[in-house]
Amino acid sequence: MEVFILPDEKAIGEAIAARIQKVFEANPKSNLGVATGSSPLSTYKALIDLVNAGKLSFKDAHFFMLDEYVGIDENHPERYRNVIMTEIASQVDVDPENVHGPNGNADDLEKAVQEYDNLIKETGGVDLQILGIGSDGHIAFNEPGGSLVSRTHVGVLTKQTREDNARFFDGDLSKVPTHCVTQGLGTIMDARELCLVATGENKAEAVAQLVEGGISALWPATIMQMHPKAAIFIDEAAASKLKLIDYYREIQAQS
Ligand SMILES: N[C@@H]1[C@@H](O)[C@H](O)[C@@H](COP(=O)(O)O)O[C@@H]1O
Repeated sequence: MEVFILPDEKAIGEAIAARIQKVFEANPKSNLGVATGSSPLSTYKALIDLVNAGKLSFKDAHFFMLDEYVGIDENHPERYRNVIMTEIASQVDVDPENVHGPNGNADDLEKAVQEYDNLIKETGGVDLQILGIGSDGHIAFNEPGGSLVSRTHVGVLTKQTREDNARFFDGDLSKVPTHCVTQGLGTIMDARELCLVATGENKAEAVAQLVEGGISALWPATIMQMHPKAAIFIDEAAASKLKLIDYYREIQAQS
């Protein structure tokens, strides 16, 4: 796994946006995997700047979301579809019809998650997936203890994740949904390239496990060690528990 330790969120956003630009230069019909949370926001800002400058276009792209809450009001600002529309999709030239996500409000959730997994495959797969990481090492909403090869599925959120996300629901834990629909780790691993962002000290343990820990359902993100093209973009605080940090810096200096 490539490790890039960068000074701040702006530098991280620009580095990932540059990778995405390369992917779209090679094939303008690429598919981008988008994530929610605060981690990808600087990447979205950098992408919007590139599109506005005429250096990147998503007009032939499909966007695939990672996950969604179950049963959240369609107009709730924290509904992940609304977050993705606000933070990136509505500010670039992607066709809103080409912004896809698992439907957490479907009558038949089991059918909906399978259809979503199939849709990703039928559309050619995800070329580059942007990822954040939870403080407990989850990616998308794949919580600890789950299958490392799962497909898109209905999941139960842990108390820790609900507490972490309560800040988006007036700090009120009782307002945070209890269930989610999420791409599985197997689905995420099918993406041709993974770029994960983590900043801040509360991600340091999850980052250390992700890069240097044993592959384990306890830290779901560790499955990324098995991906042939995975990179993580982190700040000094998130890097602070890495044992081989000097080595990563050396490699980075030579790249
Ligand atoms: N489902 C999302 C994840 O995709 C995201 O990675 C995580 C971290 O969010 P943040 O980047 O705000 O720390 O939050 C949620 O749980």
